[in-house]
Amino acid sequence: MAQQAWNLALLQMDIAIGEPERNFAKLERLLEEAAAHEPKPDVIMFPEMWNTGYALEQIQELSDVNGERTDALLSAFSKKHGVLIIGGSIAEKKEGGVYNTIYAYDREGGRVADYSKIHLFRLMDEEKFLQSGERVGQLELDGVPAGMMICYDIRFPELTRKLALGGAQIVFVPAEWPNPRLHHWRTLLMARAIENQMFVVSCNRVGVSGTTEFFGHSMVIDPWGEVLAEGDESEQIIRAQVDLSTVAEVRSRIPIFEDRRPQLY
Ligand SMILES: O=C(O)CCC(=O)C(=O)O
Repeated sequence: MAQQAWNLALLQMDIAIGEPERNFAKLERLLEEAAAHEPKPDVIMFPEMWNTGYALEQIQELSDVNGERTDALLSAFSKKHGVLIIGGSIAEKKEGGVYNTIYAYDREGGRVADYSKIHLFRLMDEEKFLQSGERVGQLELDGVPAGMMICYDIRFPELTRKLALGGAQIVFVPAEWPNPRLHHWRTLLMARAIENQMFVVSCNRVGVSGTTEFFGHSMVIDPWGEVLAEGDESEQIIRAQVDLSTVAEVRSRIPIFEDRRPQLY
């Protein structure tokens, strides 16, 4: 039977642009810190493109070839600590180019899913340097149907709805969402949670990269739209517990999935 409650740990970290060595070292330190905490986390996640930041001009040289280095680290860590991992996203080099990809792990170190960002963000020139993924990020963790999206993806309500219709009860969103669009970030994440009656869990980076500032405000939002936890603008680990039975409770209280009329729209 699927576990009903999870302790979450969101590693809201700064990222050194173009410096994978420093970013790997920092992530390893934060992972150990998160795992040492009581109660132990069931799920750990971290931000978008944590290995390189937006070093797009050098992304061919800096990205992780076939994600091998990332996979070795995250697989071993999830096995050692018996923890589920939503591995932020990395710049991942594959045949055909560089992708912005999340790797997800079960508690035994098995990679259960990956998802490459399908909406590339033209305001940051992503489409000039990255390839877009071609499928949605549906997965199961501990037997719980879940979903993954990345940053800009939250502007596309159809994508979250598709994950919800596919059964997702919780959606994970690694991001590098910059200033000054904090109200977009908070509003869109809350709307995705309320309209799909699911948990939305986001992990944004902090710090400054060139002229771009990142404000953190990683969030855990329940299916009623309540914010269970929210980061400030500093590097920190944000913790929250989610009770997954809330999804069924909210969906039976206001049965939008029964009342929707897709034949009309
Ligand atoms: O949609 C936005 O305002 C920010 C998106 C973004 O920064 C990204 O997808 O990397």
